[in-house]
Amino acid sequence: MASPSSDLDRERRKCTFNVAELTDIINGGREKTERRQYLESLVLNEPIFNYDDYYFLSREEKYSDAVKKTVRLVQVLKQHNIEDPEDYQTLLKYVLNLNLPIALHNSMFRPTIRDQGTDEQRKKWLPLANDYKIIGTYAQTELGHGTFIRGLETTSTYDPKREEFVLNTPTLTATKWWPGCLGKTSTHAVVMAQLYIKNQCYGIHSFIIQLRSLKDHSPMPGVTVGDIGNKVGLETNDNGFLAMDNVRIPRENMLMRHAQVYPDGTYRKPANSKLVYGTMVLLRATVVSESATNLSKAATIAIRYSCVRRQTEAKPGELEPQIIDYVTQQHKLVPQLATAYAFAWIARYMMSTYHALHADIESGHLGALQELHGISSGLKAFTAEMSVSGIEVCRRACGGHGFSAASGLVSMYKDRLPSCTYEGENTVLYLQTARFLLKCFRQPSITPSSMSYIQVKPLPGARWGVKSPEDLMKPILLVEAFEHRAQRTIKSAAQFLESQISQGLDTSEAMNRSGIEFVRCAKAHCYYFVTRNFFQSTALLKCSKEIKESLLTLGVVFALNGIADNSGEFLEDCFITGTQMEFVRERILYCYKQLRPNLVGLVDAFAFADQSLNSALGAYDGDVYNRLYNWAKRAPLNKTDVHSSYHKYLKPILKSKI
Ligand SMILES: CC(C)(COP(=O)(O)OP(=O)(O)OC[C@H]1O[C@@H](n2cnc3c(N)ncnc32)[C@H](O)[C@@H]1OP(=O)(O)O)[C@@H](O)C(=O)NCCC(=O)NCCSC(=O)CCCC(=O)O
Ligand SMILES: Cc1cc2nc3c(=O)[nH]c(=O)nc-3n(C[C@H](O)[C@H](O)[C@H](O)COP(=O)(O)OP(=O)(O)OC[C@H]3O[C@@H](n4cnc5c(N)ncnc54)[C@H](O)[C@@H]3O)c2cc1C
Repeated sequence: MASPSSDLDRERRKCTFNVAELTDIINGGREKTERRQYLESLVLNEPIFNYDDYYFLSREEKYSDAVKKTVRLVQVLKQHNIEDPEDYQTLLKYVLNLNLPIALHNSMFRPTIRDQGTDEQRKKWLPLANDYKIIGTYAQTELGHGTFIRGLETTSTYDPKREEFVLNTPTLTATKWWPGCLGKTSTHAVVMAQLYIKNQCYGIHSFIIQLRSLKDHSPMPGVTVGDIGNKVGLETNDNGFLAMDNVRIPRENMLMRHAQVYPDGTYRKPANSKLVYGTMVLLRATVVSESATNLSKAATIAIRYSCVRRQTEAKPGELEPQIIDYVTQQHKLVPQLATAYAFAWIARYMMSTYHALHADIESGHLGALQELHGISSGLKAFTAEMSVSGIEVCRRACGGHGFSAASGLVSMYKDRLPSCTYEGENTVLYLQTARFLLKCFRQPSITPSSMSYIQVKPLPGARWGVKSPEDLMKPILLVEAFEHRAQRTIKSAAQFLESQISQGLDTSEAMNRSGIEFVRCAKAHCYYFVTRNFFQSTALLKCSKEIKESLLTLGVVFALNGIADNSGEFLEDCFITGTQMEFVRERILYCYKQLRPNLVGLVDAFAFADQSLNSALGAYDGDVYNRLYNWAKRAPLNKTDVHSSYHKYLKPILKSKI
C-alpha cells in the first residue's frame, strides 16, 4: 500500500499554481492572510482550544467545554485588544470549530442594539455587551410561531403611570422557543413582542429584558427559562425556552431608534414597519458566508481523503487507484469544490452589498430595504440548501469512514442542517425573493441595476448560441443560459399568478397556488446571480494564468452541473437542444480532467488549520489510518479492556449452565 502522506506530497507537486497566491485571493489580499495567521497563532497555540476528544463528549460536556473555550476566547480577544467584528468572524470561520454558546450575543444581540437602539441606548448597553459584562440573545420565535412574525403572541403593555412595559407570555404557544444561547448562558435578551398602549396593538417591537441575576445567574423574578433539550446537532448551543409572567421593564428598555413610546403613552411609528426585521437580514447575509466556509471545509476533507484512499485493483498486480481517479468520485466532489468557490465569491458580494445598502437605509433611503431583503433572502436559502446537501455528498463520498464522527463531516452536517430552517425557513425565503422579482418584473422603476436583466423579456424561440463543446468554456454563453432560464421562469410565474387571479381567486389564494412557480423562479434567479458573480469577479482578478485557468474551469463546472442537474428547465422551451446537452456532459468530464492535478492545491488554498477541520480524514498530512486508529483507542468504551457491563450483564449469561 502506498504511504498516504506520499500520496498527498505527490498531489502537491503536481499542482500547477502557487497555493499561497490563491490563499491570498480567497482571503481578500496578503494583508488579510497575515491578519488571519496572526489570529490563528493566538488561538491555535493554546491547549484549551484543542478539540481532539470533542466527538467523545456527551451533550452536557460539549456545552460545558464550549463555555470554557468561549471564556478563554473572550480573554484572548480582550488581552490583544481585538475588537473588529471582522476579526471575530475570521476566528469563527477558520480557527474555531464549534458553535459558541455566545454566538447570538455577537451575531444578533449587539447588532440589534446597534441598529435599533437610540444613541443613549447604545451608550448604555453596548459597552456592557462589548465587554461581556452582560450576555444577550435574540428571542423572537415562539412555540406557536416562527415564520409568521406578525402572529407572535408575547405582549408588551405600556403602563404610563409607572413608565414601564409589562412583558407577558399569555399562552403556552407564546412561550419563546428555540433562541440560541437562551437556555443557560444569556443574562439578557432582546425580546420581540406585540406592543400594546391603551388597549391598542401597534405590532412587533423589540425590548431588552434581563433574564438572569448578574450576582448568581439565577432566573429573574417572573422569568422561566431553560434549555429545549437535544436536537439535531448544535450540541454546544443551549437553544432555549422563555416564559414571562408580567415582567416589568423601564420604558427606556424598548429599542426606540425607529419607533418611540413617549412617557405619556404617545406612540410614534417607524418610517417603515420592516425596520424591526433588520437583524434577521444581517444574519441571512452571514449565513451565505458560513455556507461557503463549511462547504469548503467538507470539500477539503473529502478531496484530501480521496487522494489517500485506495480501493479496488484495476489491473492485476498494480497499485489500487486513488479513489479520486474514479470519475464517479470526481462527479461527487468536484462540483462541491466548484460550488464552494462560487459561494466564497457570492458571500463577499453579499456582505459588501449588505454594508452598502445598510448604510443607505441608515441615511434614510428606505427603498434599499426591499432590495436588500429580496437579494439576501434567496441567497441565504440557496447557499444553505446547496451547502448542506454538498456536505452530505462529501460525507458519503468518504465511504465507511465518512460515517465515523472522526471524519468531522458528521458533526458538520448536523450543525449546518438547521441553517435551512433558522433565520427564515428556506421555502419561505425563496417566496419572499420571488415576490421581489415579480415586483421588479412589473415595475422597472424599482428594479436595482444588479437585477436589470429582469426587464429584458426573453424572446420566444430564443436558442443557445453554443455550437461546440469548446464554446462551453465561454462564460458569456454560460451566463446567458442561466439568464434566459431566470427570465423565462420569472415571466412564467407572473403569468401563472395572473391566470389564477383571472380565474377569480383572491390575491392570497392566487399567491398560494403560485408558490411552486415562485420558488422555481427564485432558485433560477439565484443560480444565475451566483454564476454571473463568479465569472465577473474572477475575470477582474490580477493573478497568475494558472490560477485564472483553474478558477475559470471551476466556474464552468458550477455552471454546467447546474444545467445538467436542471436540464428539464433548459430543454422545456427548446432553448438548449439534446445535442447541446451532450456537449454539456462531455465538457463536464473534460473539466474534471483539467482540474484533477490541482484538486489538492485548490483545497489547500482554503488553508484551514487541522484543528478547525478536526478530521482524521482531512488533515494536511493525510495520515488517515493512524489518526483513525489512535482516535478509536481513546474512545471512552476502550478505557478498560473489560467493560463494567460484562460484570453486570454478560457474565451471568456467559457463565450460566445451559
Ligand atoms: C415571512 C416574513 C418575511 C413575512 O413578514 P410579514 O411581516 O408577515 O410580511 P407581510 O406582511 O407578508 O409583508 C411582506 C412584505 O414585507 C416585506 N418584507 C418582509 N421582510 C422584510 C425585511 N426584512 N425587509 C424589508 N422588507 C421586508 C416583503 O418584501 C413584502 O413586501 P411586498 O408586500 O411584497 O412589497 C417574516 O415573517 C419573516 O421574516 N419570517 C421569518 C422569521 C425568521 O427569519 N426568524 C428568524 C429568527 S432568529 C434565528 O433564527 C437565529 C438563528 C441564528 C443561529 O442560531 O445562528
Ligand atoms: C437551531 C435553531 C436555532 C434557532 N435560533 C433562533 C434564535 O436564536 N432566535 C429565534 O427567535 N429563533 C430561532 N430559531 C427559530 C427559527 O428562526 C424558526 O424555526 C424558523 O424561522 C422557521 O419557523 P417555524 O419553526 O415556525 O417553521 P414553520 O413556519 O412552522 O415551517 C414549517 C413548514 O411550513 C412551511 N410554511 C410556513 N409558512 C409558510 C408560508 N407562509 N408559505 C409557505 N410555506 C410555509 C415551511 O416552508 C415549512 O415547510 C431557531 C431555530 C433552529 C432550528
